[in-house]
Amino acid sequence: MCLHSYTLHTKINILFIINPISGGRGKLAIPDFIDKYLDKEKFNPNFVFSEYVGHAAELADEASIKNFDVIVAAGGDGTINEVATKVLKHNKILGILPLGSGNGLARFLSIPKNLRYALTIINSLKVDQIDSAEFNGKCFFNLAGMGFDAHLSSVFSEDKKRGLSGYLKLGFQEVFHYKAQTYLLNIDGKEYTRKAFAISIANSSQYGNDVYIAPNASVKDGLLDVCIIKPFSLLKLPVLSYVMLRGTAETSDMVEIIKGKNIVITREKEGAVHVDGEPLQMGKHIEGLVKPLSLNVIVP
Ligand SMILES: Nc1ncnc2c1ncn2[C@@H]1O[C@H](COP(=O)(O)OP(=O)(O)OP(=O)(O)O)[C@@H](O)[C@H]1O
Repeated sequence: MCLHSYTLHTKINILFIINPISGGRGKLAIPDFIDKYLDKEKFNPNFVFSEYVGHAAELADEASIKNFDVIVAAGGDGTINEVATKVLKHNKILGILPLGSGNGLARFLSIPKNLRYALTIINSLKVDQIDSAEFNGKCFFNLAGMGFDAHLSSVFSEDKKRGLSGYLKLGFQEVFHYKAQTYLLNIDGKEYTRKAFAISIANSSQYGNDVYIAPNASVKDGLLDVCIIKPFSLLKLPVLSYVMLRGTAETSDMVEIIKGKNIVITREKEGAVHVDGEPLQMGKHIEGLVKPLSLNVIVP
């Protein structure tokens, strides 16, 4: 493990990229709040709001090329994905202010939703390295997946309402119509054929909101957890929800988890996938891999 606490001679340029729509709450007051609690002996703060999908990535890329050493994703896992992809590319340092709906990676890293506490973590500037991963060349840091998860992300992205309640409502509507597919998986050279309701490739352990799909996954182990949710009768939906909330999916007969580094999945047809909850379209053939301890991130 490589954990640094930086000793400073000059102030660090830090950029906060704030997603105004993540988590479904207004963010206009956020820059003033950050300015009040950020350690200005250490940091020289700048703020910018993302204006559209992909804008946070453009802003982070630009900031990395300019003189910013720390770039903070103020939003959920989708915002972290955009910012961290560029932080990784330029070998800068990622900060996280969890302002999303689910905040899966922030929860895994024990970064609290309470902004004031989250800022004390940024002020402490303890930097650790975590694994990142790729799905057909697209970076992800928390979870990627296909099947029902991906279908739901795709429908949710077109819905006007954000936040947890909107997501759950849509989930209940969609689960009644969704049909399981057959997947051919190759995990580190070993082949498996599985019919699945959803397949998640987990770098961290949870979707967000403490819903654990891969309770034993770690962003420090150099492995991905391939989580196969088997087809199930809707009568068993409460059982599946229960095991995920209890963090016991590994022991449930509804979920199979296989750990690996290189994952190739061939599915019945092309269509929706998600990377960190954001929907994308990909072909039938998907390749996943892990890049051990590749991302610098500020941790508690
Ligand atoms: N100004 C904007 N208008 C519309 N969409 C935006 C804007 N800025 C960023 N986005 C997009 O908002 C999406 C959702 O962001 P994010 O994932 O951070 O929030 P969330 O879905 O509420 O949280 P979580 O992923 O933790 O559940 C991302 O795809 C991002 O590209």
